[in-house]
Amino acid sequence: MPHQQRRDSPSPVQIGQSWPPYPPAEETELERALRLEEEKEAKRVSDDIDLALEAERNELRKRKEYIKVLLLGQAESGKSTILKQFQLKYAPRALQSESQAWRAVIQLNLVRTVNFILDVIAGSKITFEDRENAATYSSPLPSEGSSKGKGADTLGSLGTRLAPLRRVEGILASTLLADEPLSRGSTDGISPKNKTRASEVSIRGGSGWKALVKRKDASPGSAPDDLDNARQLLATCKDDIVALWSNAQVQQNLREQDISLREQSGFFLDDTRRIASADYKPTTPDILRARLQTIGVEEHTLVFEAGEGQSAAAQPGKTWLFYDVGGSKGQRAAWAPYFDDVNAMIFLCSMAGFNQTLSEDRSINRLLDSLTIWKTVCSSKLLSNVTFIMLLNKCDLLEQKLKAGEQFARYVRSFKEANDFKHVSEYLKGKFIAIHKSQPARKRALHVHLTCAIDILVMAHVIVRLREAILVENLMSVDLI
Ligand SMILES: Nc1nc2c(ncn2[C@@H]2O[C@H](COP(=O)(O)OP(=O)(O)OP(=O)(O)O)[C@@H](O)[C@H]2O)c(=O)[nH]1
Ligand SMILES: [Mg+2]
Repeated sequence: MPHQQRRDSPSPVQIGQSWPPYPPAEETELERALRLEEEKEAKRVSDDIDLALEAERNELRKRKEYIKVLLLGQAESGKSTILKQFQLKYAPRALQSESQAWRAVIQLNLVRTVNFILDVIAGSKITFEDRENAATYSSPLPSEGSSKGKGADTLGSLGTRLAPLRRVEGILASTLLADEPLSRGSTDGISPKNKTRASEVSIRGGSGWKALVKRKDASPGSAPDDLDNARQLLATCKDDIVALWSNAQVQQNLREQDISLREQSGFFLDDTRRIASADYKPTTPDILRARLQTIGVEEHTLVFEAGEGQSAAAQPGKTWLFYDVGGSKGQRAAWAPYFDDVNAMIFLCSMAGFNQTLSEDRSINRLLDSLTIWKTVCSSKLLSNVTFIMLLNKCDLLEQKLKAGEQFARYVRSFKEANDFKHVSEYLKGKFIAIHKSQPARKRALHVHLTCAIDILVMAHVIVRLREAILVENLMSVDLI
């Protein structure tokens, strides 16, 4: 048997023109085997590239058929909450399947608020000794732990027993944030004395955090991991959290520093017993109230589901794409690239922002900031042909503030009407409509709604109307409406 197999040399003109290339002259068996292996691998890579390109072409084709909705507005105006309301109305099963992910966010909201209170106490003038001696708290419900059940707790001992919540915060945050560094929000670096709110829980758009939490969450029967341990730890702390929150010294301290935690997003301290339990399952209102700051742009696919309460007009199987942007000042540069490829834009303004400043810039009034962004959005040529929707949100908080005696005219000098919800909301609506009318695309229809994005019943009707407006104006599947 010849050791080497020889082949005829190819003519020069054929080299490099055919695939697979002609074998070189004087090729040994071994070289041939290696060459064939390399050719096989090169073919596999080439086929993979073809498949990826085909998938990309299909995706682009599909995207052209999707309705695309851009959610705009300053931070905490309620954009992500409106997206949840769309899911609740048209893809409730998908929202339900995200419940575990929201559980981690809600528990993190709770734990960060507790740790914030501990920071406030640590930074206040009360010394540890004062806390031990003066701030005695009689617990109405004695805790189950070893040092508890004596009927009397001090802030000092509560602080010591709640110290493990720092670790719980770290574990819950790393569950959400994958490999990203732990985000502690814009208040970091400020001494606890100057802080007025707990750090934000933030997530980067496109990080796939929901799927990540689902994966990390222990599947039934598997060995307990860090997350399970953190949840157990939280459950054992729940009586102490309740004790801390109902402590008169803590309340006075917060009041003295002008900190109103109940007014802040992601406030869950009134529901501690339920939320800190080991078997806690988030309710829909919990999910709507959860606070998760969006960073960058989160692209969300909503596939309309068939089911109870959904008529054929809901078009089961249809897909809409939502672009949910981060609203803080540093995030706004990322908005523009999305302007030229959307069918509808939903702008949110928190009406309760009239007496607040931006978290990221304390010199800017929130209402003024909203009006400024609105003007920019209205004047954008790229958006001149898209459906324009304006949601004047947080009706509930506006009403509460006005009823509590906060004077709207103190912040908006041109307002001369009665200081009640009806007059203030009409004034704001008029302002936003006037700005829209003053821009070149003034003929574009503008749909304005007063909303409370966490109200399930009322929002169900609003969401139906928004969807109809978007469909009608984009002349898509009009026959199905
Ligand atoms: N009381 C009340 N809370 C609301 C309302 N709308 C939204 N929220 C809450 O306000 C907080 C902020 O809402 P988000 O939807 O996260 O705000 P966002 O506009 O997405 O904010 P960024 O992601 O930072 O741009 C959340 O905790 C919501 O539950 C409302 O109408 N009333
Ligand atoms: Mg958001």
